[in-house]
Amino acid sequence: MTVDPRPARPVVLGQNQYGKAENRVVRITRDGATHHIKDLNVSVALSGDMDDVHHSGSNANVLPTDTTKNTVYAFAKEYGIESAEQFGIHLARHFVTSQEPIRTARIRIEEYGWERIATSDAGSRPTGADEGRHSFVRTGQETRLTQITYDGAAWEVVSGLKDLVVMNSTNSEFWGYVKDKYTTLQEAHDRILATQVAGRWRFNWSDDEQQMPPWEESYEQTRKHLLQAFAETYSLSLQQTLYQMGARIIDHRGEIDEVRFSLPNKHHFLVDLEPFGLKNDNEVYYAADRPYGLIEATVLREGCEARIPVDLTNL
Ligand SMILES: O=c1[nH]c(=O)c2[nH]c(=O)[nH]c2[nH]1
Repeated sequence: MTVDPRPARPVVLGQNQYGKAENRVVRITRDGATHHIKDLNVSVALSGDMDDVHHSGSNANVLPTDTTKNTVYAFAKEYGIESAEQFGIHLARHFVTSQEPIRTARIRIEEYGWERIATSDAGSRPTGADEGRHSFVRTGQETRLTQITYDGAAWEVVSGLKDLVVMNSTNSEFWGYVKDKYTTLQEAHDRILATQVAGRWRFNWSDDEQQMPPWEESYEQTRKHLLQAFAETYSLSLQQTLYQMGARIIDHRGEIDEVRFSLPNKHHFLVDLEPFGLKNDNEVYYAADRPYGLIEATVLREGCEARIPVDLTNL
């Protein structure tokens, strides 16, 4: 008989659970040129017969959290995501019925909504045209901003927005870049392009004697042009898309002389489902939050001066 050398402790294990939190899964369903998005943040918490792992470190009853993550991505491929509820029920049932020590599964899901971006001549185009069918704006997110400066003589008005999240589920490539000994990135000929737009635009109105721009209409139209340029640009880089967004505003809005954007490249990585015998045909993505590429530039009306600060957080 072995004697436990540790003194008895007046300690008991209380409620416990474990699992992988915040699995960011994006499922694209391609119905011809029309794409549908489900974008979820899935947290798995399992509990059951887990005394041993806490007391002795025996992992005999422990399904790894890494496996719970893989299950989320594999189920997204195999069964699709009809609704967050259906997906969560399916996952919970799987964990509880497939592993004897697991008695309870709690699946928490946040779902991010996406709306289609209306393109420039939507409505006049025959149905079936592909524009607008793969371009989305995340619902209920952005904040409109303005800064007014007056020194007793001249006015400067810089307006803009932040946290406007947009995605193209196709029509984006990235290849032909410089490669050095540290480059591992694979060239992409069909990738997701997503960003969270922070933009500022400076009005050329500076004197209250002149007529003021129609501020409300100006904001709505500028936002519309920005979104349409994002949706309609076949992108070879986020830099190119940024320039198109700025140029389109300068082209259409005579009251604006300068636009600056700060665009984080919200990377979406294809999940490798081969280990589970599944083919990922550009359907299941891992939405990474960091690190992210950060693409920033100013677009100006020719002959105008750049006055918007480089760092938009200083505005
Ligand atoms: O649109 C992009 N621009 C880049 O400069 C870049 N760099 C990178 O790794 N991916 C991308 N994507």
